[in-house]
Amino acid sequence: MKLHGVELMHVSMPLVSPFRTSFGTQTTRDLLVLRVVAADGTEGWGECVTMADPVYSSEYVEGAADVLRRYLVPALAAGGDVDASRVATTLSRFKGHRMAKGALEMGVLDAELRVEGRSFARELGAVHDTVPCGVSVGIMDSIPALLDAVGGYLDEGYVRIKLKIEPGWDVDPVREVRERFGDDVLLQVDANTAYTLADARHLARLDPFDLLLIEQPLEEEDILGHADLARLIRTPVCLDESIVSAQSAAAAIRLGACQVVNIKPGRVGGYLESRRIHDVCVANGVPVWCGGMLETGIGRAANVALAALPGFTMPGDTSASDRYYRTDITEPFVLDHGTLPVPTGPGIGVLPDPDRLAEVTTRREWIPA
Ligand SMILES: CSCC[C@@H](NC(=O)CCC(=O)O)C(=O)O
Ligand SMILES: [Mg+2]
Repeated sequence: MKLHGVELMHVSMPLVSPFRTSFGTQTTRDLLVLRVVAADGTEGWGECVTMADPVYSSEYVEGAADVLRRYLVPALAAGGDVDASRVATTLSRFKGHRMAKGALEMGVLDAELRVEGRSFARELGAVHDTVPCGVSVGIMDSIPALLDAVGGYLDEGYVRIKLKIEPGWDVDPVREVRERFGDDVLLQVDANTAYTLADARHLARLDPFDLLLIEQPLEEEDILGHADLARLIRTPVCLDESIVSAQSAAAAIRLGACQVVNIKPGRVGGYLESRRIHDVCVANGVPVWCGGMLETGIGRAANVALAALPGFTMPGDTSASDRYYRTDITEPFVLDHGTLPVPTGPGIGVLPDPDRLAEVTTRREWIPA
């Protein structure tokens, strides 16, 4: 398709409650929504999941807007006809910026599929019509507050609980959740790189609680450290921040650094690379699940389609819209007996509500092709 231009919308969405992780507390989600416009007027939607500050990864909202404006959109426009399967190659001369690249590829792919009348689910190879949903629970001010939150999510029907942990908030909350809700609840933890290999003996104290996994205990570049840790604890190690491509997934698996992989389309440069990572993991017998970046309904729709691929055998952080937002910018995703429906419409299968999008848009910028 011929590119006419890309509109960047800086979106700021208040969270229904503060979300605390080992790297900070969020009360608002600032992100970029992309409207990719083809010369024939076709539109495609993408979501850039960078955070406001470079604290989850090196990317951040203003940086993503800058690299899209100065490098990525011009490069795509200069390449003549744009084809979603070629976006990553066209942009490969620019290093990193995977969330910005992934958002642009997503918008191009959405536009293409809307014209073809094909859904993301069909394009990616989904085999399910619904996906089971887990939920991510932040670090809380107290154990009672945590138990209330977990109990509420279980009552809503979530099939898996993920607890954020950090030094000083790990073994006790896990033990208390186990004692209150029993051994049958699917339970996992996410450290967001908060520990070092020196904490191995301490992390082994989580072994008796039969966790599904411990997510990204060490810093993202410490692949060998995760391989060493995996030999020192029984809880399966899952990588998130460390896995940025199919190549890095293959290396981590070969080195024994992970037994499970969290696939986040933004972190790895898009949904097409996500499918490649899925294929590498399936070929190696490594289960995957779909991670989350507090996406609006735009990214959530695409994530649910991805989570319906055959290798996604563990519940992901594909929660309902109201886990984070009082009002989503698309029709809300509503949990139904612990599952979300896979969108079947063309492209991502959803559209933002123009009025709602306008309400939460703080800045718009048109980048002409
Ligand atoms: C602001 S924290 C974003 C990254 C975090 N994401 C979640 O915990 C799930 C968020 C979601 O439900 O979208 C992770 O490291 O997995
Ligand atoms: Mg994580």
